Amino acid sequence: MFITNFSPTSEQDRPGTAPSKPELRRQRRDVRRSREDTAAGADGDRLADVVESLAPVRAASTVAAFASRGDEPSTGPLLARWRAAGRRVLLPVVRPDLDLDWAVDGGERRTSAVVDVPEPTGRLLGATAIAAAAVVLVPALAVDRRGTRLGQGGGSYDRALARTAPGTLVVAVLHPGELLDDPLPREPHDRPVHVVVTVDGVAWLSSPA
Ligand SMILES: Nc1nc2c(c(=O)[nH]1)N(C=O)[C@@H](CNc1ccc(C(=O)N[C@@H](CCC(=O)O)C(=O)O)cc1)CN2
Ligand SMILES: Nc1ncnc2c1ncn2[C@@H]1O[C@H](COP(=O)(O)OP(=O)(O)OP(=O)(O)O)[C@@H](O)[C@H]1O
Repeated sequence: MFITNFSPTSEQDRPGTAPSKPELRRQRRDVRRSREDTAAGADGDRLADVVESLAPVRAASTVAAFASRGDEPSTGPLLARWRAAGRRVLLPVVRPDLDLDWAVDGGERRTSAVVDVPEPTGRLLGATAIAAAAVVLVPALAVDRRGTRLGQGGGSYDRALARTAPGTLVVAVLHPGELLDDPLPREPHDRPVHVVVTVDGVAWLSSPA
């Protein structure tokens, strides 16, 4: 006999309702895992070209970005260019509560003590340091056409983006195919993304306030 499962029915099991955020994360992580990245090195350089095609990026004196891990679009070449150019780049350092601290990118990395992502080794500047950035590059599993972002689920960027200065441009870095036509679930704390970049180019979704 089957053991009855009394947990709430997942939205996936109810036809006609949109999938929940956890279900969408599972789907998007599965798609990422099955990606065949044959030219990852070249992709990082193409992605850097796309990001630098954005005028607000070229104009920013401080930008916030992230050090990618294997399954994410590669930000390594972009960060290397910015270091070579002497640009001030802030990278996140995850706190135990998954809120984000920030450090200037000096090129060195270590794995976060909290989650499996690379982090900078420099001095911690505090959670409000992100307010100095005119542009913030954010990781995401997917973004919809309204700029709603599906992140890793820790609420790290929801909290961090609430501390940005007015007019800050938020740019999500995605693999091709991760800008979705179907709307993602949006909650009051979700901060919209203004631009999506992939190796294939730029999609402007809205302007910063
Ligand atoms: N490269 C990178 N750095 C980043 C993020 C990111 O998404 N990518 N973050 C974005 O907020 C913050 C760190 N927060 C993160 C939270 C969870 C996971 C994570 O690995 N999640 C697991 C699933 C965990 C689970 O459900 O058990 C996974 O991806 O498989 C990664 C980063 C800041 N730094
Ligand atoms: N400003 C906030 N302060 C505290 N908790 C928050 C805040 N914003 C969101 N959260 C919580 O964080 C959790 C995850 O939020 P959400 O699903 O939006 O994460 P996400 O944006 O996908 O993840 P991430 O930003 O880490 O990539 C939720 O439980 C949410 O209530």
